[in-house]
Amino acid sequence: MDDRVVSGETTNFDERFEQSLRPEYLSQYIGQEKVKDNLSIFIEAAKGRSESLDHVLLYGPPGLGKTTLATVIANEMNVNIKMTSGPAIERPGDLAAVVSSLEPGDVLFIDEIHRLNRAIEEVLYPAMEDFCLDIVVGKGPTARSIRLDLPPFTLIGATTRAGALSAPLRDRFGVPLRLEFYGEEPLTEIVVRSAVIFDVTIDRLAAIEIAKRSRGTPRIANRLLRRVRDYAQVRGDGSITLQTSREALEMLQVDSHGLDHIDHKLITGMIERFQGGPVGVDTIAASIGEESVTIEDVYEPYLLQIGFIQRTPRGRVATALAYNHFGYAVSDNESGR
Ligand SMILES: Nc1ncnc2c1ncn2[C@@H]1O[C@H](COP(=O)(O)OP(=O)(O)OP(=O)(O)O)[C@@H](O)[C@H]1O
Ligand SMILES: [Mg+2]
Repeated sequence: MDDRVVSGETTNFDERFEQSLRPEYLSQYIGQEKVKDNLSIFIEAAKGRSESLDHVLLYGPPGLGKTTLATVIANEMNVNIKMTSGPAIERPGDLAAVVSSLEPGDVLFIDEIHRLNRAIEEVLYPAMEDFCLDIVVGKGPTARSIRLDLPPFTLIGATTRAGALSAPLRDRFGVPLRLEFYGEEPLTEIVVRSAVIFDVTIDRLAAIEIAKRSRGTPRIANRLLRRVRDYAQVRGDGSITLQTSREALEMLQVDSHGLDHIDHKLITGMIERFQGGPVGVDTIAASIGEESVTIEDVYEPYLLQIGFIQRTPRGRVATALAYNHFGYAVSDNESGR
């Protein structure tokens, strides 16, 4: 699935570039105005009181800038950031090792925080609330619990599935922030900014074209830009025009809505085999050979956002927009959606 050019998920190849493209401060972080407004107030207030920032939960689909925002927050607070992830913390000792290395005010970033196991969560609660760790040392009759005081720190958790977080954990984040898909304008700005960093000239219209096909996702916009840049270099004079960007995107088989063969398979499958639905997500998953969670986390959010599918209590439904886009008559569907 990761050979998809429009997948929001990261690849090793992306990571080589992402570091250089990451904004460092809020002023360089494009879009997400509501999130930035909220954050800048909390950051200023915390700094004014010389306190650590409240714990922050960042959630939203892959590639929207959660990791980037975590580093931006640490930079704005002028503190260090330690990065780890839910699956990397297997035992309470692993957590103790990271938190005990924190300096006052530091940010601890836990990516994929929904994948923390319960035992670790239990240790995390007092760390978040009272900045202390209760850990058990020794085994059997000599086992005892020792309390470790921690400096005040900010936990930033990131997840693509806020719903999978346990309620007690979710409640301990003072600042839950949901990242939204980006509109065409901020995405165009991101493309232009990245082109400057890549040192390639790009026409405004070409940047808009790339933005339109990026599924509201900066990671995809940057990836498409790199592919278009290659095309422009080999087939043109290196600068990116509307025409070269269109040709390159055609070649990559990314359509005008940023949809590719997998979206095509998913939606035409719903239309042809299930009369447009309602059909359960597990059934859709089985029919295209994907896992249900991948559909829910990766493919579906954007299709819901652009109104191609709808969620109903009885399952997913393909809408008239989807029928039209893929060239089906809406009247093919008896319920006339
Ligand atoms: N607001 C933004 N302005 C400019 N560039 C951005 C912005 N948000 C994200 N990016 C770019 O998109 C890339 C992906 O962002 P990031 O890695 O932070 O996403 P993520 O939400 O953490 O994804 P995942 O869920 O896969 O961890 C970054 O390299 C960054 O360059
Ligand atoms: Mg990330």
